[in-house]
Amino acid sequence: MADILSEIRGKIPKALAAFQIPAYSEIPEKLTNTPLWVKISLGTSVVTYAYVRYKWTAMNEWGVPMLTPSLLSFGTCGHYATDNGFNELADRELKDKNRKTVGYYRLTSPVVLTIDTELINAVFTTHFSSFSARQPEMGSFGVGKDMIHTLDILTCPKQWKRIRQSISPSFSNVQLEKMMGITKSRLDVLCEQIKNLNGDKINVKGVTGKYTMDAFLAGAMGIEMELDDIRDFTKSKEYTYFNDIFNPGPQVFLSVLIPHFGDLLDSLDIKIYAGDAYRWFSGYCRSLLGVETPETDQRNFLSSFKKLRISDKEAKTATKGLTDDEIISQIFVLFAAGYETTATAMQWALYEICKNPQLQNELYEEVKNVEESFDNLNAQKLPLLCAVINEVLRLYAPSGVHLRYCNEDVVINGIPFTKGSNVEVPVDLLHESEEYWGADALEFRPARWVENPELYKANFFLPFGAGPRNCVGMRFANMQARLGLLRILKTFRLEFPKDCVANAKRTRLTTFLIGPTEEIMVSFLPHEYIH
Ligand code: HEM
Repeated sequence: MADILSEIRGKIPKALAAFQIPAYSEIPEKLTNTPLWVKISLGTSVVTYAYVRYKWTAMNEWGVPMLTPSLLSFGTCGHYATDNGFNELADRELKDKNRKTVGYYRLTSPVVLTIDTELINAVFTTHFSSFSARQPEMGSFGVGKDMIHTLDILTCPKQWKRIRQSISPSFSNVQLEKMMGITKSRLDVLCEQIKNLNGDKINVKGVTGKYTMDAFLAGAMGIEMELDDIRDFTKSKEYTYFNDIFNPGPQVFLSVLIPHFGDLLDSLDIKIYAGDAYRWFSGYCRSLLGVETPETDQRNFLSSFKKLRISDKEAKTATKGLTDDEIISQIFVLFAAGYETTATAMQWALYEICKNPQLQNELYEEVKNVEESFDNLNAQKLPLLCAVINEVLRLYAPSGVHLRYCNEDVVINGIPFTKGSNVEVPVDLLHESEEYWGADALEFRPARWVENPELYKANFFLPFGAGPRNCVGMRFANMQARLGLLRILKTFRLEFPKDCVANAKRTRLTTFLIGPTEEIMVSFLPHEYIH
């Protein structure tokens, strides 16, 4: 006991350790007469303060440079609450100070922020079993208990592995090729709707968003978005529901700040945001689960997941298979993770192409005679198109931070990570580092991928994350983006409207997704009318 006390004392700041409890007679009368509730509050505050200060010594011996935590910013949490806050922190503390790693406290949890590729590789891949989750258990964050099994938030390694192994085959080449048929037919509809605009300008995210959402809903669930006019996309219920879920407001942070708050909400069946979206989505999935589907049904994800159905009891020991609740959660996360990310990447690709007429001409020459078959959607057949997509994923990475949560004490590259600590990778900084990318790191230059076809394998290019828990939808996203851009560029010439100053910049939102600083408006002019 004495050892423990002296060890704790050693870690408590000097001023606090020197504090002596005064004799009762020395306490001023005013204080002894204070109401009990004030004494309890004061006492609790002092103990909490001492506890927090103690927790803030956890990384003292880790050998990484540290940020000084403060009570006002909950350790160092301010950057989570402001747009671009995370990037500003990374720039200030890593780039400007010319270092690759720094430590700070998220409330009282240790965080190592790093762009050190050796450390990233060790944490994400070599020591995956010690870092197999992204965050501690937080339930569904208050969106609704049907969503507690989504692959991205699962913390139990066994359940994650079973689900990941079960759904991965749905992203095989054979399955993706099957799904391409549906995607192509939704592209037919999309291009007709764009033609109906007669060259009028449109927000480009409205086009790419409509495409990725429609193709996903049709391919995965058999829902076809019915829109007469593509401009109505942002008024559609599917779009509105998605936005409700992804712009939850500050209440979502309650699950992050209060341990087990999310679990509590789920067990009481309380939803703190996007209730309508939740009911629509889970109601639709549940109804589809109850319907027999023929073998030929092409609703790919749902029908292949249904073939893997197991009971809750079987799930306790099985290494493959999905319970009904898990199926619903997976369809939800595939929709959520797949729609916005791919639409965002395509939006920036069209923006950069439109900005550079020479690039657009070269791309048109490349794509105009390429058939839309699965075998053609690769860098051998479409080198420049694939290069543009890679360059977009580098400079406009749809997901801005990679997270890992440590589930057991482990020493990696000399850092003694403790259970409950975290690793965060600021993707924009990693993708813009001159050390990794050269002096033209900030320049949008697709040619770098053509000059070096192996570059996409570099451990400093991580748009889809890294290791066994990387993006399960990577190949699906590439298929959708390549096919979508191939069709759009074959069919239309893109131009900015005359009244539009093309000066949009990337801004990183608090959700870690990116948005443009201003709407990107584009006119789509059919080649058949130009030539
Ligand atoms: C350009 C498009 C996309 C980008 C940039 C992207 C990026 C990412 C990233 C960075 C992660 C975290 C990886 C990590 O922590 O190491 C992730 C996870 C995930 N993504 Fe994607 N993604 C994209 C498209 C998709 C699509 C189309 C789907 C599904 C249809 C999808 C489904 C998922 C899922 C389910 C996870 C969680 C995986 C797990 O925890 O095992 N993503 N994605």
